[in-house]
Amino acid sequence: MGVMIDGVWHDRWYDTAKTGGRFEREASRFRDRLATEPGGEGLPAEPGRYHLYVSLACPWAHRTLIWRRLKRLEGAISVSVVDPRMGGAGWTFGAPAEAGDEAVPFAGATGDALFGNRALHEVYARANPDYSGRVTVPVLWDKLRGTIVNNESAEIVRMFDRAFDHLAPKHGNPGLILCPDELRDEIDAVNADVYDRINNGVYKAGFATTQAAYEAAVVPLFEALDRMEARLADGQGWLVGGRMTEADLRLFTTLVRFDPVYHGHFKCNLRRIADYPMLTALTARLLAVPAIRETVDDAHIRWHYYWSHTTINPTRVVPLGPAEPPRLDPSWPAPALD
Ligand SMILES: N[C@@H](CCC(=O)N[C@@H](CS)C(=O)NCC(=O)O)C(=O)O
Repeated sequence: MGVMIDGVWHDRWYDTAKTGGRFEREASRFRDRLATEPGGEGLPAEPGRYHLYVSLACPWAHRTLIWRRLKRLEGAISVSVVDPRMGGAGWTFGAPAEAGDEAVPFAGATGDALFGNRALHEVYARANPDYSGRVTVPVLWDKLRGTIVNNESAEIVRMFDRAFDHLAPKHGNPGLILCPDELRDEIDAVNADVYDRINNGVYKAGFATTQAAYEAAVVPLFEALDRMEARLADGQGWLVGGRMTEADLRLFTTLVRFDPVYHGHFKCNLRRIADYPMLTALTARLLAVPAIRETVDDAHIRWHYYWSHTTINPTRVVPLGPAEPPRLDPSWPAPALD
């Protein structure tokens, strides 16, 4: 875990001393856009031109992998997967030095397919040799210009929702728009609540270094989960518009990590997702879609958090539970995918 200052990597944990023990997430720095229609404003959506750097453990990067599958972009956008164990060099493409005798490649990690770099911070340095800021996944890389287009998952998935659709049926899936115009305001409102109190709320609870900061995160987190549970209980089982949208998928990447990791490691233990029937049904229903299930990697998820955050778990022992995956309620129909 670390940060880049003027293009140089520094191994350092988040500094919560200056914020009263609170974890404050830094805003993403690369914010260019792909045009969401041919000739529109932004970089052209060309197959083969863009590359994703992701971690299978990371809930934010996970969003981009789900969109890549559901929007049928596998042939258009290549991917490199980092090792889930994040040590002093940050995200790396092989086993981190601290893995010692266990320094074997982690199944599912790919290496840096573009440059053969050892660490993700080298990719950021290629994009901007003077870069200062955190080195995070996901990264959308432009092979043509040799730089990062965007490293903010919320923006990347909005681009993927439409940018390649003019290339269908080879690439793109115009039949499945995850943020349709008529639902956008409601999706944005749900996303804002889910982002602050749930997606980022688990991190605020887990990385808090004072009791007050922890409680100020964990109570609103469960209030928001209660709100989402109530929202799903309208007979349709989706958050917005009676159909699967961006809002469900953005909640999903946190739900699927919650009982295995956030409940224990981040002390988000007022309840489990298994205690919420509707949130469990949503998770199971999405996991039943092969294109979504195949983006979920339990080993990367568990190993990343429990191994990497030694301020929270100094032994690096990775727990095995929970034993049961979320149960599918057969009465819920599968989402329409095109
Ligand atoms: N706002 C960003 C957040 C990305 C992010 O924080 N990713 C985490 C992994 S879950 C990361 O790379 N952290 C490394 C660090 O903060 O040093 C997004 O949604 O894309």
